[in-house]
Formats: sequence, C-alpha cells, structure tokens
Amino acid sequence: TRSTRPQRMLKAVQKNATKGNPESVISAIDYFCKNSEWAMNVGDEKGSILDSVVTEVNPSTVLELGTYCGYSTVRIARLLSPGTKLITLEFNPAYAAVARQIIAYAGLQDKVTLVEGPSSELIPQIKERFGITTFDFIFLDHWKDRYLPDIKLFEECGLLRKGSVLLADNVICPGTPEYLEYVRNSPHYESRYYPAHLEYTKVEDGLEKSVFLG
Ligand SMILES: CNc1ncnc2c1ncn2[C@@H]1O[C@H](/C=C/CNC(=O)c2cc(-c3ccc(F)cc3)cc(O)c2O)[C@@H](O)[C@H]1O
Ligand SMILES: [Mg+2]
Repeated sequence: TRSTRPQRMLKAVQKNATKGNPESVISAIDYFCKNSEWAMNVGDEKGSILDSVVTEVNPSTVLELGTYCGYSTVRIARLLSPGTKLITLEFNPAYAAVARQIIAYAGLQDKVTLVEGPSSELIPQIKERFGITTFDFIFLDHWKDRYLPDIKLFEECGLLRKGSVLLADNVICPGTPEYLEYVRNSPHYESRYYPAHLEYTKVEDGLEKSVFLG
C-alpha cells in the first residue's frame, strides 16, 4: 500500500539529516515541506518565535498537545536545560510511531515522553502519572476546537501556576476564535499575539502567548 505523508517525511529525515543533530532534522523537514509535500508542522518562521519563547521561559516542566510528526517536539526539546523533559500527547498511533522515530533520529528521546491518547483523558492523569504539579510552558497545536476546552481542563486540574506560559499555534489559520476570545478577555490571562504566516506559505497566521495570572 502507498506510504503516508508522515512516513515520507521520516524517510526524508533519514536520508538528508545527520543522526543526533536536531538542527539538521528540523532543516530536513522544512526542506521536505517546501520542496516536496506541505505538512502541518509549525514551520521555520513560527518555529523561530517558538524557540524564542521557550528560551525566554527556560521551562522545567513542558507539555505539548498534538505531536503529529514531532517537528515542534524536536524544536522545543533541543532547547531544554539538561535533565528537563517534555511531555507530548498524540492520539493517532501512526503519527506517534513516526514522531518517535524522528525524535530518536534527532537524539532527543531521553528528553521526550510521548504519551499516546486523547488530551481530554490524559490531562487529568498527568499529576499522578508523571509527578508534575504545574507546567511552566504549554504548546497547543492539536485540533483547533480543543484548545479552549483543554485549557479549562488545565485550570480545573490545577496544572497552571502564576506565570505559566501557554503558546498556541494557528490562532488565525485555521483559527481558534473561541480560544482567542477567552484568553484575550479573561482577567486570568495576559495575552499577546505574534504575527507570522502559515507554515511554508504567505498566508497570515500567528502564535498567541498567554500568561496565566492565577
Ligand atoms: C483532541 N485531543 C487530542 N489529543 C491528542 N492528540 C490530538 C488531539 N487532537 C489532535 N491530535 C493530534 O494532533 C495533530 C493535529 C493537529 C491539528 N492541526 C491542524 O489541523 C493544523 C492545520 C493547518 C492547516 C492550515 C491551513 C490549511 F489549508 C490546512 C491545514 C495548519 C496547522 O499548523 C495545524 O496545526 C494530529 O497529530 C492529531 O492526531
Ligand atoms: Mg499548527
């Protein structure tokens, strides 16, 4: 049977990147998406903004919603301090399998815990399963209509602390109107929009950074 796009992306990484070199894995995926097949990775332009926010926060506890092929997982994990791990949630087993291989190719498997399952089920389990009290940094890049219900779940489960930073992809395209309305109008968040473009295109998109105020 025909291979899938994530499988072809993995092949491109194995062919063009250097094992153990995260930068080369990132470049190989961006090259594949620009020259072979578009894919919904956060990409290089928004990825640089993601890098700068992660570097600024220098988080000890990190959560990503929506691993997909692991592109943003590699971008984040390569910047974490020694001993810091990130948890990434992915409910599609085929995508998770590709992501594990791309993360491992980058040599970052010891900095990543990929958990297979839906965020709605896993978020309430995180405290006891991983011994986390609160998250310093959360990257949202899963189904766009799940951003709002999932941050409400973070609040209910006590996973946010004063200063927790949430960074959301695609707030313009495909768009997350309910989420934006909430974080921009809630007294519990200080929100800021980082304009950019939809990965590998000239279409407007951007990231929304929201700091939980307690
Ligand atoms: C709901 N709870 C969940 N729990 C765990 N994993 C979940 C998940 N929802 C989705 N996922 C996974 O996240 C990933 C889904 C991401 C959804 N992203 C998008 O739809 C998206 C879509 C576009 C896009 C933009 C323009 C366009 F024309 C076509 C697509 C661009 C992006 O940057 C995107 O992130 C998949 O790997 C999916 O299996
Ligand atoms: Mg996205």
